[in-house]
Amino acid sequence: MKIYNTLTNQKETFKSIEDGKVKMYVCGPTVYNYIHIGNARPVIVFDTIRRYFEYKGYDVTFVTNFTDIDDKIIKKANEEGVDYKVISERFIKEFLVDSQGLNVKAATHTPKATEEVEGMIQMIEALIQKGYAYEVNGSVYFETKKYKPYGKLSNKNQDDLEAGARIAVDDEKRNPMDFILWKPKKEGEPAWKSPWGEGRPGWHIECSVMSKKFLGDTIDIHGGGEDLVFPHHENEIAQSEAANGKDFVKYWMHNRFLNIDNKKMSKSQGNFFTVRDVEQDFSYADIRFFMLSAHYRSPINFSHDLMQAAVSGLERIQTARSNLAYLIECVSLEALTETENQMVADGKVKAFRDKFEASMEDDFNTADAISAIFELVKFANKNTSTASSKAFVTILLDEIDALCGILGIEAKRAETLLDEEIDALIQKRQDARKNRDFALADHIRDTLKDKGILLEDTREGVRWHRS
Ligand SMILES: Nc1ncnc2c1ncn2[C@@H]1O[C@H](COP(=O)(O)OP(=O)(O)OP(=O)(O)O)[C@@H](O)[C@H]1O
Ligand SMILES: [Zn+2]
Repeated sequence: MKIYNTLTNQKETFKSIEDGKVKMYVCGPTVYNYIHIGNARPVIVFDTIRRYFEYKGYDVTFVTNFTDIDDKIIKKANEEGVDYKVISERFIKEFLVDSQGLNVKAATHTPKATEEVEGMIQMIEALIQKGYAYEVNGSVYFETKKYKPYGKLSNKNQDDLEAGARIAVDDEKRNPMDFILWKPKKEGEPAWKSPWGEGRPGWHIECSVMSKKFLGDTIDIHGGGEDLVFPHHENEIAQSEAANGKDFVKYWMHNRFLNIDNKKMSKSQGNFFTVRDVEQDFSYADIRFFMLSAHYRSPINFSHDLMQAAVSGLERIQTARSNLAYLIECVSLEALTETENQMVADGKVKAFRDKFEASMEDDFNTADAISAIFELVKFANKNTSTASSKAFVTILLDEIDALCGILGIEAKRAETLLDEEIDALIQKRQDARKNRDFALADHIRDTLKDKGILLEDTREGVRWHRS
């Protein structure tokens, strides 16, 4: 399997640190808003990469964090006159609703920065003790000059960086490129006790610490969007390698941007659509399909027309699938015919999976993997009829489901339910729960999920939405 490694700027053959195991860390969202469709790209891409490793038999430990303390969260909390935790908890929940809808598998661990402050203090202490960090007036900075390989991920040279950076007259930093590890408390802001007084950690130290805690000093894969290469990931490397004395990450993977009018979709630029907005017009399944129809290292443009094209593509697969499911019900022949047998023996069916795998093994080229599914669909349409055998149609249907399943694509068209039918089923589930018939309650929830209806239990009752 080949992976493009940002650290070496080339595709490399993947070899896991431990046989059969993959340790992955993906930088998670800062939770102060709904995620936009650009933020959904790394979420979907790295979930798909994880799924492919699992398909290949690897045991994957997947960690993604929540940055639940940050200036933007505090700002939003102040605007609403609530505690910062009200904001972070609200948007963690909303993030999980979107992830579930996008068919993203639950991570093995989802640490929150505010619950890991102790570990951050310990790593900062170790960095000071080893001479990589210094304290000034309650702030602690990492001294980039002390870590010689600084710049190795982003191919930046320390001298060029210094020349480009300015240092303010009143700045406490020794060098312009030094970055903050610990910030002193500001009036009215949440703070934690530390050896340097009350304060809170900087953003970069969070990931170094959470990755170490759940995955150890050296991990296989660290992922995120391309904007995180510098400074975030460069700083993570400096912190982790300086503190632990070991290589931090074997393969650095970065998705390119999702653009709108050829500009990065971004919260701060205001040129964004939330996943929740887009899901109103399309569906979560359409969004996932759209995202995977491009290779993660190609920029992707977002527009209504391009989304519509993705919808048509997904429909093509879903229609073929439901035709096959229908055929299985009505064909009379059970066993493979001679021609079908020959096609299977000649590897005509397997060829699509081979192409699919070859594409995925070439740096997770989901665009080509989806082409392989389209070719399989075309083959199925061409080679099946009411004269086919049940066995042959089943092989093709299972193959479509299997390949779509690896990518987390919804091959099965969700049957639409009327709002009243959904409400009635939800009521039935509530009654079942009241009667402590949890098996029935779960069954109803699963039935609704199969039909594309996701439930969310809130204090105000059950909310539902279509996936
Ligand atoms: N347009 C985009 N395309 C692909 N990935 C993106 C895009 N925007 C952000 N990301 C990724 O989403 C994750 C969360 O990013 P972040 O919260 O900084 O979003 P943002 O919209 O860039 O916010 P801001 O504009 O306020 O910096 C990161 O992995 C980031 O690289
Ligand atoms: Zn990070």
